[in-house]
Amino acid sequence: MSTVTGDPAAFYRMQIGAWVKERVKRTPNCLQIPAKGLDIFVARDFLTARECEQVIALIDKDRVPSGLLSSNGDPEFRTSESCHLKMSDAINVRVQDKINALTGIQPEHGETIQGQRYAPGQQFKPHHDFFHMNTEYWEDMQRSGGQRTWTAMIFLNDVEAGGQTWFPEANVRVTPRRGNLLLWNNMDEFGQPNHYSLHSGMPVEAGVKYVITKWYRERPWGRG
Ligand SMILES: O=C(O)CCC(=O)C(=O)O
Ligand SMILES: [Fe+2]
Repeated sequence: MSTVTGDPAAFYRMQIGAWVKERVKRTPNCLQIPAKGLDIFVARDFLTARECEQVIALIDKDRVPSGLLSSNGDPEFRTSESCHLKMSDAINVRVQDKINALTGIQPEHGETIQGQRYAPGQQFKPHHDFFHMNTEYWEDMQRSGGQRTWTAMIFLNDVEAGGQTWFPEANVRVTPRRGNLLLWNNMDEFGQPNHYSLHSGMPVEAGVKYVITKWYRERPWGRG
């Protein structure tokens, strides 16, 4: 593939990929995880135990069965529960501000944080966080801020068994540890969807798993 600089959207995605990567590399406590074809980092103890507990309590208050942008006919594809964490709760604002400060991405490009809970047996099968073009939802996503670039995800608790986040193409498997943040770029160096970013939340085998995710868009989120 050749580098496209005449397409402003692709240029932004290329730039934000390189820029965030350089920023996070210089951040203490952030480690780049060796991975095939994927820029992925872990920040250990990103949240305190108390912050994790507070967010877990809010997820438990509002959780409902997780949705999918488009059904692929597999009822087992995403079996967790989710919720949009409300910005009327101070802890959510605090956590979101911390993530924005880490990535340095314009805060208005970020979707608000989502909470997720997996009970034993629940999972999120291999998927991409970037949007697939030529889908029914693509037009809507274009209107709400366009393509997703970086994903930040925080493990809010240790899981007794299972529940790893697995990137089968990049050959990375991350065990949930309370307070640890994972950050990866869903775009490649050309600003195009990166298929090495394929990942899954593996089935929880024992215990419960709580995470929050934050996705960044190529344009301000929620507007045209
Ligand atoms: O729970 C996980 O480990 C992965 C979650 C995920 O991929 C997502 O929410 O998009
Ligand atoms: Fe995902």
